[in-house]
Amino acid sequence: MLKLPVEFKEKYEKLLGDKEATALFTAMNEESKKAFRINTLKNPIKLSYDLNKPIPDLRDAYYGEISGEDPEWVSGYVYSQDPAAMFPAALSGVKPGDRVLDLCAAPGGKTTELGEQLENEGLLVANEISGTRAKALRENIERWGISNALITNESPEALSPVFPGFFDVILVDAPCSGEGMFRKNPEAIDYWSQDYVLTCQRRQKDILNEAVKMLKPNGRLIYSTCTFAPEEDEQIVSWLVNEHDFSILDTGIKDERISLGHPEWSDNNPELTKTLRFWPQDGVGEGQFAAVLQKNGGNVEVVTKKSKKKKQKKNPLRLTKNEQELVAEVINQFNLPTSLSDWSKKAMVRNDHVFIPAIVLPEKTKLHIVNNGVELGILKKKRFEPGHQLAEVLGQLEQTCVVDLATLDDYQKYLHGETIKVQSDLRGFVLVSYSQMIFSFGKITGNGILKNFYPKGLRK
Ligand SMILES: C[S@@+](CC[C@H](N)C(=O)[O-])C[C@H]1O[C@@H](n2cnc3c(N)ncnc32)[C@H](O)[C@@H]1O
Repeated sequence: MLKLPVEFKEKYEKLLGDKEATALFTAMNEESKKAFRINTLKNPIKLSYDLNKPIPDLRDAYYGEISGEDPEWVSGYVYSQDPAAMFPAALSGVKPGDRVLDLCAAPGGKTTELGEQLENEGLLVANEISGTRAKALRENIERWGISNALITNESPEALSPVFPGFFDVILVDAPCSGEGMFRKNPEAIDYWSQDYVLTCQRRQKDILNEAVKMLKPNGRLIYSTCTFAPEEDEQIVSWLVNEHDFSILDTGIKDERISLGHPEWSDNNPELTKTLRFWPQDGVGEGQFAAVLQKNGGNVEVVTKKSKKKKQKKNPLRLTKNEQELVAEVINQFNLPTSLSDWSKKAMVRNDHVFIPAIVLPEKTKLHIVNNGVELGILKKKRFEPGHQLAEVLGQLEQTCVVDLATLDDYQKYLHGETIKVQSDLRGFVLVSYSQMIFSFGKITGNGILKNFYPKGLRK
């Protein structure tokens, strides 16, 4: 039995009435719902999971439990996520080519969905304030095969001067009091107090004040939390409407299991019924709140200066001809997705690392960048070694230069960092897959030994 604070129980009895509050407290003591999403960026193959329980209103999302040990997970085919938490990114309306910011992104559940919607076109800035969490964010973005993400480890205050009025869509999945996660993470109950709820509200406003500066006129803001607290949900949305001139948009979701926002828990603005509330007793998943808003930009006529044809700036970190040849020798053996097809024009080299940036930032920009675009690999004296992220990106297409590990034992040994004897006529760098799911590079030597290139930091 969860030990819910008395003040918490009294609060929701007052807000919901005794019957609904009892239903909430009962559901909070039941098992949480497990679910996963399938990555539509990857080369489609038949997965081993039961797909008979699709989550209504979502695409490629299913109830069911998966494990971080599964080959599907290791190779970025699936992501385990609370079903209710899948909704905010699904509602974002992102289109390929948009400029999108996920401001509180780690570990990346919503970022990976936004990346899918962009289909590797446009820009995805994924920011996380915590250094350790930013590392997990990077791993998930890489595994997902996203090639157009700039990953930053910054405070919203440091980010906003770099991107004024820049984004079409911003997702703020705000740090919150986490009431909706109590049954999944009971330790969050220890932090709870009404004062803590108000501290979270202040932090949410601070974060949103910065987010607003980075949004284009008429840009869309998706705001979500995993708490039931009206102070952090409807009241924040009302504040955005009143202080920052936003309109609340219809989400288009009509599902009896998904409740609507409560105007009476805020300033009685009837538009708040366009926001969504997920309660555990309604059976979708954990507690979640989601709102889609649009910044009212008016019909501002954007005065564009008659621009002299801008001279294309020379790429200052361009590869030399010799370096290009070394890279080409390795990567031209693979089937390259469109995002990499003209890699030789876009590639840059810094400290021997060759990458295709998601965005070229001015040299003077001082941001803590965790990764920018796709790391193709590293130049070492007279050779080029392809990088792990490239393997995950190449996993989007069917490949021929690939060795499929024959047994589960070989696969587990490879994940552990061991070399494997393989039956293949291929030599040199190859992609490595298991059950047709590409998850790494390897290098086959003359005597058929597959040298291990699975990154040390990911080995199991
Ligand atoms: C709810 S979690 C994000 C979950 C993530 N969107 C996902 O779907 O996987 C909120 C994140 O906000 C970050 N955060 C905490 N304080 C912050 C602040 N002041 N500004 C920005 N982000 C903050 C936390 O480190 C945490 O990773």
